[in-house]
Amino acid sequence: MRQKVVISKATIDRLPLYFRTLRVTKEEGREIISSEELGRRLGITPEQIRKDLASFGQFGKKGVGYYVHELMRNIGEILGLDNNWNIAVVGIGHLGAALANYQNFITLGFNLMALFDADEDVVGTIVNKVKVDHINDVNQVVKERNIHIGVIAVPAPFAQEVADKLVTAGVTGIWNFAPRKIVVPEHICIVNEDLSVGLSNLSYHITRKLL
Ligand SMILES: NC(=O)c1ccc[n+]([C@@H]2O[C@H](COP(=O)([O-])OP(=O)(O)OC[C@H]3O[C@@H](n4cnc5c(N)ncnc54)[C@H](O)[C@@H]3O)[C@@H](O)[C@H]2O)c1
Repeated sequence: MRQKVVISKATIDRLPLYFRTLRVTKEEGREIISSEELGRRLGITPEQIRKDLASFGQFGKKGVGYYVHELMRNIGEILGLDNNWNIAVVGIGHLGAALANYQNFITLGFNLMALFDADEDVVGTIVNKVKVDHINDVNQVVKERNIHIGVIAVPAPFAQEVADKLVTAGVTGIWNFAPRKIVVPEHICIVNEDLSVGLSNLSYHITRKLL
């Protein structure tokens, strides 16, 4: 029986950073990059980069470096970015509208396919060329537009009921921004996002620098 390799969350969290830096490198017209240079650009040690990548297989050539295009393709496959994911945002307030307007999702292969809100003043408006539907229509719209990922940007008290609706409608992944623990069935993937974690992290490092 094949053994399941457990990859740490920290390693998985670094992969999108590698991917982004490789994309910039590719745009600069470079074909090869060393782990040293990748590390310099990211503030990560080359040893860490080699170790992270080695968890997934053999990449790059000793003494040469990584072929930028190839490594981007490999990391993209690991992250599932070679799929085209259809996403829907629920709660088109301050955060939801900002997420819906974020153009970079498309370059990563995420297609903004639907928007939902419960407020009649918001329903029917257009954000980033997508019409906002009423949350009561989530079942039909998710099925019709083959939505895979639901983004929750509603106030915390409504987050669980919105998650339940998205799951019933058929999404397989939830990106939750509401500061509330959401319970989902085991077959659903959920990632909770909290920008204050990054800010607190920054505060920690500034404080230590000032000591
Ligand atoms: N994770 C983070 O770092 C982070 C950052 C900012 C905001 N947030 C969270 O994101 C959420 C949205 O914040 P905001 O500032 O955009 O709020 P907002 O009040 O501007 O927008 C919320 C929107 O959700 C809609 N809504 C409410 N109940 C709904 C329901 N049951 N179904 C569909 N839509 C519904 C409202 O009509 C409104 O348009 C909050 O939970 C907030 O705490 C998280």
